[in-house]
Amino acid sequence: MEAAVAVSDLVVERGKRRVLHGVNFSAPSGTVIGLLGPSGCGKTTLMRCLVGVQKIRSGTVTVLGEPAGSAPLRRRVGYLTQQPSVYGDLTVRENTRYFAAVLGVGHAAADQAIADVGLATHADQLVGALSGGQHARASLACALLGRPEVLVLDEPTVGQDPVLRQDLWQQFHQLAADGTLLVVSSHVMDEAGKCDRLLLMRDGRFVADAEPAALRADTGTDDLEEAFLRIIRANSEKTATEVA
Ligand SMILES: Nc1ncnc2c1ncn2[C@@H]1O[C@H](COP(=O)(O)OP(=O)(O)OP(=O)(O)O)[C@@H](O)[C@H]1O
Repeated sequence: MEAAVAVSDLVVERGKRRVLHGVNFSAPSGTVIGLLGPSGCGKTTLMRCLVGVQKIRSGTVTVLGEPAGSAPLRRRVGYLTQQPSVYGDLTVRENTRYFAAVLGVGHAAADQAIADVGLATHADQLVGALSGGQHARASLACALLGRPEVLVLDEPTVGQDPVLRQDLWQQFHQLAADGTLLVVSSHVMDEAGKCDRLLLMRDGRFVADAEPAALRADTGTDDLEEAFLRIIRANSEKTATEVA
């Protein structure tokens, strides 16, 4: 099966620093990939590469068989950034209808996206007057428009209460069941277990690429946060042995 995304030997420099050091991974459609790791490890940078908005030093990033960011992908890839990406002086409905028009999808799709993120009761409220979590969901509604085949979601559940987080995760799984590839970043480890596969990043490199169950088995702990720490410790010891 052709990979929905394929990243090969990806090197990125930002400012004068190398922030991705030759990253490789590929993923098929219909999966939820969790991108986890500490703040500053390179998650957003990798996501920007998938969407094609990041200058890369070397390597290749292919999405749905096309170079990342190329014109044919514009309607096929959805991106939720960490920064608000909707207009504060428009209502939720006006925002989604505006982006729906840009994508060439109708009002029904806009209303559906609002309902999908649980904002139907706030559809006619100005985005600037929403709470932080509601604001983030308005951005998510716009990313969902047009049912993209690849959805890149940078911290989509930040600021959401547990009930909403659960609803959003249910939706992510439904989208995957319908064939979407979702790449979801988080530094909340309790969300890691909800992903089909985890990419654990540290300092611009993957330190693990496994299903949650395999990660638990390999590290001998049920707690994914502890599993991550054990992998980091094992890697540090390996590096120390190699240097010695
Ligand atoms: N505009 C920029 N110019 C220069 N360096 C940057 C820029 N944006 C990010 N960086 C650096 O690139 C590295 C990776 O940042 P990135 O935003 O990808 O991390 P992250 O894992 O997404 O972090 P967080 O979880 O805090 O969002 C960091 O060292 C960061 O300081």
